[in-house]
Order: sequence, then structure tokens, then C-alpha cells
Amino acid sequence: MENSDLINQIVKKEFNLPAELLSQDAITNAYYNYDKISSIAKWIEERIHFKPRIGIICGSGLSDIAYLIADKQEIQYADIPEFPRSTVHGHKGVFAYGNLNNLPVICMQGRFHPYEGYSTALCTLPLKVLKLLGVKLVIITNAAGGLNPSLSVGDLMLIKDHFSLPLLSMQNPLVGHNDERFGPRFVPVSNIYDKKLRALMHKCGKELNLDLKEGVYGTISGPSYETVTDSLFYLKNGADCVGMSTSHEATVACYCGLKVVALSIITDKVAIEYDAEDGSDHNEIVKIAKLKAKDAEKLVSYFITQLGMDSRWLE
Ligand SMILES: O=P(O)(O)O[C@@H]1C[C@H](O)[C@@H](CO)O1
Ligand SMILES: Nc1nc2[nH]cnc2c(=O)[nH]1
Repeated sequence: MENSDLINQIVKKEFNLPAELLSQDAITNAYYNYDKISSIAKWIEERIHFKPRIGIICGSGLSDIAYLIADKQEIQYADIPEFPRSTVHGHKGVFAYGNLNNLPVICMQGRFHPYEGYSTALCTLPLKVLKLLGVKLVIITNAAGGLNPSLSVGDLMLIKDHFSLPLLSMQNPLVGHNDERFGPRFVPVSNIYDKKLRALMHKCGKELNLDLKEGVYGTISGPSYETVTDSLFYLKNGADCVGMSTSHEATVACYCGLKVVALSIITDKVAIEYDAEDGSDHNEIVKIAKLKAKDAEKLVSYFITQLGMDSRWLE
């Protein structure tokens, strides 16, 4: 059977309507239903023989975080049946797993972005897979452009909230039929970035002598960067930095009952004055993220050690 026939058949069964009449997120969620995601998780489980408790998503240029794993092993996304592929420079497309400071960790070296052509539901499929693998807490990282003039290139920023026009305007991964086995239909999101985990992260930053900032992450859909007016709009509405990921991932993690902590590395300063030079360049962003990743790696590693000291964090 042709793939499009199969998709139409699945969608027709759920909605009694042709797929053409539905949004991409609704189609994705119908196709990647609980059974299909369970079979992806089972496929991974049978190969890794390992129950991860912490998931890490590596942002652009931040995949070396995975080298913190002592006995690291890997699964390529490309080998996993019906799993998307990474297409962006700085995203390897690998699940790395093993023990990090004695806690079982699975690390995504590569995420999926809506601008690659994936629906937000597809971009966040891995969060549902992680949930079924046994993950309780996710550490989401990204490279972001600094909007708030108090942020400098190389700063680490703990995310306390997000502001996402795409999420607010129907690029929401939870659109479509809901399966309560993952989470509820309507999801409260005012405390996605757990306050106690943020306090723990700040404590870690202090003990490591790192200047950890805190702020709001703004999401645009990309792949074009922001106009000056876009940037001013985000800044005026509370965003301190801007990027093209994270918010939809954090939303699905929260929906699935996973605890979330998220970090941005500020890789460039966003132009907030008309006719200023535009320095946004992806290769440069990846280069800066790689150069400045050491602090992020130290922080994540120490944070995981602290998580290991109290089993309640991973309940
Ligand atoms: O995957 P992240 O969010 O770290 O990547 C950032 C946002 C865009 O994908 C890209 C822009 O250069 O880097
Ligand atoms: N200006 C800008 N810089 C970034 N650095 C990483 N992501 C982004 C982005 O979306 N915009």
C-alpha cells in the first residue's frame, strides 16, 4: 500500500474525513498513535537493555554533552524504524546512552526543528518515546540569540518561561486527537520550567562559580532569523533570547508528566536597532556554541550529580 493511502486510511478511521482536511499536527498525531510510539520505544529498549531516567536534548553545537557519559553507547536515528532524521549542521542524529555520574541517561545528539519540514508533533515525538523508555526528567539545551542587552555572547541562561508565537497560533504539537495514556487534553503550562529544579540549577551554578543568568526563551519558527521589528516585539513582550526550538519540546514533556529544566547558550546578539549589522549565521552559531560549551557541560554534569543525591527528583 502507498504511504499516502495508509495515512489516509488511519486518518479516516480517527476522523472519518480525508487527511487533506486536517492540520499537519493532527495527521502526525493520528499516524504516530500510542501503539506506534510504543513499538518505536520497544525497538529501542530491545537494543539498549537499559532504563534511562534522565533525557538530555543537545542544542546546536552542544552535542559534546554526550561525552560526559562514561560508558557511552549509541543508536543512530536513521536505524530506528519510522523515526525522523536530523538534517541540520550541528545535529548528529544519534541517541547516546549510558551512565552519567552513576545515573542512567539518554542523550539526543540532534533534535528536529519545524523549519526542517517536520510538524511540531513530529519534532516532539522523541519526548513521548523518552517517556515510554522510563525517563522522568529532561534537560533541554539550545543555542539562542541574545535579545536582552544584559546578555553577552557565551552566557548561559536558565530558562524560566517561554514565549512562542508559533505555539500560540496553531503550531502546537498537541493538536489533534489526544491519548490520555500520554497526558491530558488541556495542559496547564504556567509552571513548565520547574521552580525547584531551577533553584537546584542555580545552586550548582554558584558552587561551580558560573555566572548563570535566568530569562525567557522566545521561539520563532525559522529558518529565517528575525527582523528587527520581530525582535523588538519579542523583547517588549518579555523574551530575553530567541531561537527555533525548545518551547514545543518543553510543552510535550510537561504534557507527558516529565520534569523539565532548560538552558540556552547565547551564541550571538540579535539586532534590535534598525540598520544595524545582522550577524546571524548558523555556522558561526554552531562554532560559538562548541567553543562555549564547556561551562554548559560542567553545569549539566554537576546538576546530574546533585539529582542523584535525592531520589525524589527522579520519581
Ligand atoms: O537546535 P537549536 O535550537 O539549538 O538551534 C538553533 C536554532 C536554529 O536551529 C539554529 C539557528 O542557527 O540554531
Ligand atoms: N538571531 C538568532 N540567533 C540565534 N542563535 C541561535 N538561534 C538563533 C535564532 O533563532 N536567532
